[in-house]
Amino acid sequence: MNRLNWQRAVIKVGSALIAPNGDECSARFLLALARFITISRESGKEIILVSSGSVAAGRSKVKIRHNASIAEKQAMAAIGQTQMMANWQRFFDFPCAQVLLTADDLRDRTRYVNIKNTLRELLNHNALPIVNENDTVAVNELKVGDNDNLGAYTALVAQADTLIICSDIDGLYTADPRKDPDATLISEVHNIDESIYKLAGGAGTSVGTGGMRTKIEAADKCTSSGIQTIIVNGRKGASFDAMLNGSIPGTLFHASNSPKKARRLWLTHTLKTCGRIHVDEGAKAALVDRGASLLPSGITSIEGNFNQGEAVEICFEKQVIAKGLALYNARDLMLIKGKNSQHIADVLGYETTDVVVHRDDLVLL
Ligand SMILES: Nc1ncnc2c1ncn2[C@@H]1O[C@H](COP(=O)(O)OP(=O)(O)O)[C@@H](O)[C@H]1O
Ligand SMILES: N[C@@H](CCC(=O)OP(=O)(O)O)C(=O)O
Repeated sequence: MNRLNWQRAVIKVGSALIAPNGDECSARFLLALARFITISRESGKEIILVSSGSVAAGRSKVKIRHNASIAEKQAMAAIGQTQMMANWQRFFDFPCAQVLLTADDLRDRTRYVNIKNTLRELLNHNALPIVNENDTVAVNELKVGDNDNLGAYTALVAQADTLIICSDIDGLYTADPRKDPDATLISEVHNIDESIYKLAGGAGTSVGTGGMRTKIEAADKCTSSGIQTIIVNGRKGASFDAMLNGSIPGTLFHASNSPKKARRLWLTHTLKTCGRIHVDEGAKAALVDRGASLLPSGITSIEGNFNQGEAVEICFEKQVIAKGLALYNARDLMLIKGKNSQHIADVLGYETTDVVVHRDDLVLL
C-alpha cells in the first residue's frame, strides 16, 4: 500500500469542480479541498493552486447564441477570473495571490526566473498562489492550452515534490468509464509509455479542455523530473480525508527519482554552462560547508557572457566547485561583484534577489 509523503504540492483543480453547472462559481466541491489546504498548511506543508474555471465562471455573463468565438471566451475569462479568485478567497484567512501565466512566460528565461522568485516569495509570506493561464492575452500559438500541463510546468518552476490533479473522476481507468462500463481504476503507474497514453479519450466535460490525455502528459513531465503525480476525484470529500491520513485515493504516478536527485542530475549533466563565476575562500566555505546561496560579496571575477537564468560554473582557485543557475546576467554581475547585497539596487537600478545563485539551483561538484 503506497503512503502519501509530500512537502510542497501543486494542486490542479479543474473547471468541473469550480463551476460544476458550466457557469458561475460554486462552493459545492471546494469546501473539502479548502479544508485539506488549510490543514496541510497548518502542518507546515506548502501549496500552490492551479485553478481552472475562469471561462466557465464568466460564461453566463457573456450572452451568445452560437459557439463562443475566441474573443468571446477571452471576455468570459476576464469576467470569470475575478469571480474565481473571490470564490477561493472566501475559504481562507490568508491571502490568495493571483498569478496569470502564458506559455511564452514559461519559455522566456528572464520571466521564468521572475515567476520562480515570485512563487518562492509568496510561499515565504504565507500566501496561497493561485495560478491560471492568462486567457485574455494567450492566443492559440502562445497557449499552454490546458491547465493539466500548466500544473506540471508550475510544479517544475516551483520545485514541488508532488502534483495533485483534482478531477471529476476517481483516477485513470483502463478506458473512459463514461463510455466503457467494464473500465477499472488503475491505482499506480510506474512507467508512462504509449500503452498508458492509449487509455485516455478526448476532453471529458463541456467545461473542461483537457480530458485524461493532458493529465497523463502532465504526469509524464512531472515524474521524469522527480515529481510524483496523483489524480484524485475532487468531487468526493473522502479523497481529501484519505490524503490527510496519508492514503492515496486515486491513481499514483510514481516519480522516477527523488526531486532532489532528478534536479541534481539535470543540473549536473543536462544543463550546458555558459560562463564562470570565480569566488573567494569565504564564499567557497559558505557554499561547500554551510550549503548557502552565493552572494555577490564573495565573487571575485566573471567569465563569459551569460544571461539571467543560464547555468554557470562556480570556481575557486581555477577549480570548478559547483554549478548553478545565475540570477543576474554577466554584465550586471561585473558591476555588483564584491559588493554587499544591500547595494545591488543602488548599483543596478533594480534588484531581483539578494543572491546570485540560490542554493536550490546549485549543485556541488
Ligand atoms: N482512461 C480514462 N480514465 C478516466 N477518465 C477518462 C479516461 N479517458 C477519458 N476520460 C475522461 O476524462 C475526464 C476528465 O477530464 P476533464 O473533463 O478535462 O476534467 P477536468 O475538468 O478535471 O480537467 C473524465 O471525466 C473522463 O470522462
Ligand atoms: N484557463 C482555463 C482553463 C481551461 C482548462 O484547462 O480547464 P480544465 O480542463 O477544466 O482544467 C479557464 O480558467 O477556464
